[in-house]
Amino acid sequence: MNRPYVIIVSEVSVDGKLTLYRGASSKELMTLMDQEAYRYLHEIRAKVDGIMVGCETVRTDNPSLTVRYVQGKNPVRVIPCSTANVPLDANIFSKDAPTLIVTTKRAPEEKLEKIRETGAEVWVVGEDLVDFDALMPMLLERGINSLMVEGGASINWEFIKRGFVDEIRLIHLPVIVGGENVPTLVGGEGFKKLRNLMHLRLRAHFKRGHHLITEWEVVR
Ligand SMILES: NC(=O)C1=CN([C@@H]2O[C@H](COP(=O)(O)OP(=O)(O)OC[C@H]3O[C@@H](n4cnc5c(N)ncnc54)[C@H](OP(=O)(O)O)[C@@H]3O)[C@@H](O)[C@H]2O)C=CC1
Ligand SMILES: Nc1nc(O)c(N)c(N[C@@H]2O[C@H](COP(=O)(O)O)[C@@H](O)[C@H]2O)n1
Repeated sequence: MNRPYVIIVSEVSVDGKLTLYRGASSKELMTLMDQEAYRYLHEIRAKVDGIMVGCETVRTDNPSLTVRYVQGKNPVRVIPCSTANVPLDANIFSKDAPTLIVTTKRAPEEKLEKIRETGAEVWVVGEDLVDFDALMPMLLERGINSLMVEGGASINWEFIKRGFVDEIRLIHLPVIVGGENVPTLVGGEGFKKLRNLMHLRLRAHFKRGHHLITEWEVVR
């Protein structure tokens, strides 16, 4: 598959959670990250061409997805959003970085027009849900050779189930969140069968500030 190099980067609790409860912004958990961990996250952002979060994360976290904490260029923000149901005053529409909203034929044209007026690009890729198989070569064509996927759980699954992931880098929080329906690193329907699991090789583990960082390579 002709696609960018993909790195999933997330902050996870010891019990693998991405946030405090379903629907909660992960920014509360982020307050437990120290400056060194933020610098680690932003160092990666500064190195990639594109950065992606799912639309639910935009609605929940209102992330900026820009490079701060270190010097570096802002990556292109790529937001898959099937019906373009994203607030027009969201931080992702700031002028700090280019933004690409990837939507489907279900999105109302008048909303797409309003999004274009913010200066964001709009691509229609797919009928019902964003077609990631078609999107990958298009991102490469647009010069996005490396893509950082920062969640959430559903988008992480979309990449993992298709085998479109090269690395997973985790910032570990020394806390237990608990809760049986709290989003974890990977959501979706799951592999269910032993023979289908994604296998990883631990490439590095180290501390950044008070945080354990683990870096995993996907084993083909
Ligand atoms: N700790 C961390 O590092 C991070 C935590 N989070 C947390 O994760 C949670 C959000 O995760 P989650 O709820 O899984 O949502 P996601 O952020 O993964 O977004 C999922 C949404 O993406 C849209 N989408 C577009 N195309 C597709 C497709 N082909 N397949 C599936 N979805 C598609 C859908 O919204 P639509 O129907 O509008 O198209 C879908 O509901 C939040 O609580 C957030 O705070 C998020 C990022 C990082
Ligand atoms: N909570 C959290 N931890 C991480 O390690 C992450 N990679 C993310 N990713 C996304 O980044 C948003 C915060 O980015 P800004 O500071 O707004 O630029 C966060 O809300 C997640 O959407 N999150």
